[in-house]
Amino acid sequence: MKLRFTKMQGLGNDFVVIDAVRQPFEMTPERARFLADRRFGVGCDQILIVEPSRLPGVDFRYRIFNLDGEVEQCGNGSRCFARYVRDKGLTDKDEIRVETLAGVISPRLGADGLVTVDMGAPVLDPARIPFISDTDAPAQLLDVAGETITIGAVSMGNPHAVQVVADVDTAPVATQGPLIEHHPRFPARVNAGFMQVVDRHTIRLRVFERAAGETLACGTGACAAVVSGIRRGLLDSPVRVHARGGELSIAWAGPGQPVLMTGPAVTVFEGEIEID
Ligand SMILES: N[C@H](CCC[C@H](N)C(=O)O)C(=O)O
Repeated sequence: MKLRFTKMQGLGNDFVVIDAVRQPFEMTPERARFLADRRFGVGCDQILIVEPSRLPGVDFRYRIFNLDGEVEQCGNGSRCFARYVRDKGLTDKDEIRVETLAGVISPRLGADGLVTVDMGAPVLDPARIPFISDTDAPAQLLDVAGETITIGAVSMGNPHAVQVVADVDTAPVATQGPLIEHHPRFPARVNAGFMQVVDRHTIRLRVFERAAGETLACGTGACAAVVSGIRRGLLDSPVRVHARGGELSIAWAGPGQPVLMTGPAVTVFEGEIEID
């Protein structure tokens, strides 16, 4: 079948976006791998499927697929989703309520072209992250291949393990990232964040994403890093997050409060591809 898609990016975290409102589309593991493949397919970090909502008062449902399966949340993807449904004429709203596996979130399109998303409150209960631990302490020890590191475990719907490093440019992202991603104390695997604290309102961040490897930016990773940094007494809201692909602004007023993420969303090109 011929599949129309839109290639988008949020700070270089890139997506294949599919309108499943106006064209029938069923995701399969083979299709996810093919569409995400940078050599044999289109190429992206995640695939976003836009569907009609099943819930009253909610405008859309949006599903997120890593190349190896569906995940709960995607921050950069949520901004691209909002840009997409407006640009495609699927809505004329500035604030859109959208159902995800992690719950309903509310992206808002700003006049400046940036998109602000209420990402909901972070989840800190280890059992719901999930993280095998008997405490929700802000800083916990994790043995990684014989080295003991200190991480903060946070879920934004998807799991994150955030550590503080002196310099993100020299952090062991490529070597330690996969070890943390597959750590047995994270039964659903985990996104591994490496955060350098510049000052109380500024961090630099690299994220080795679950299934995708290091991406140029990770929206939920930025949210999780700021939550972890505030909980550890290292940061004050709002925080500028410098990722390799650009800058996000993250605000969090404390436990039980939503995390607000603001950043860009860009359409790169439209395409069509033959899929089985
Ligand atoms: N790899 C992530 C999903 C995408 C998150 C990232 N692209 C973002 O912007 O939040 C995971 O498996 O939880």
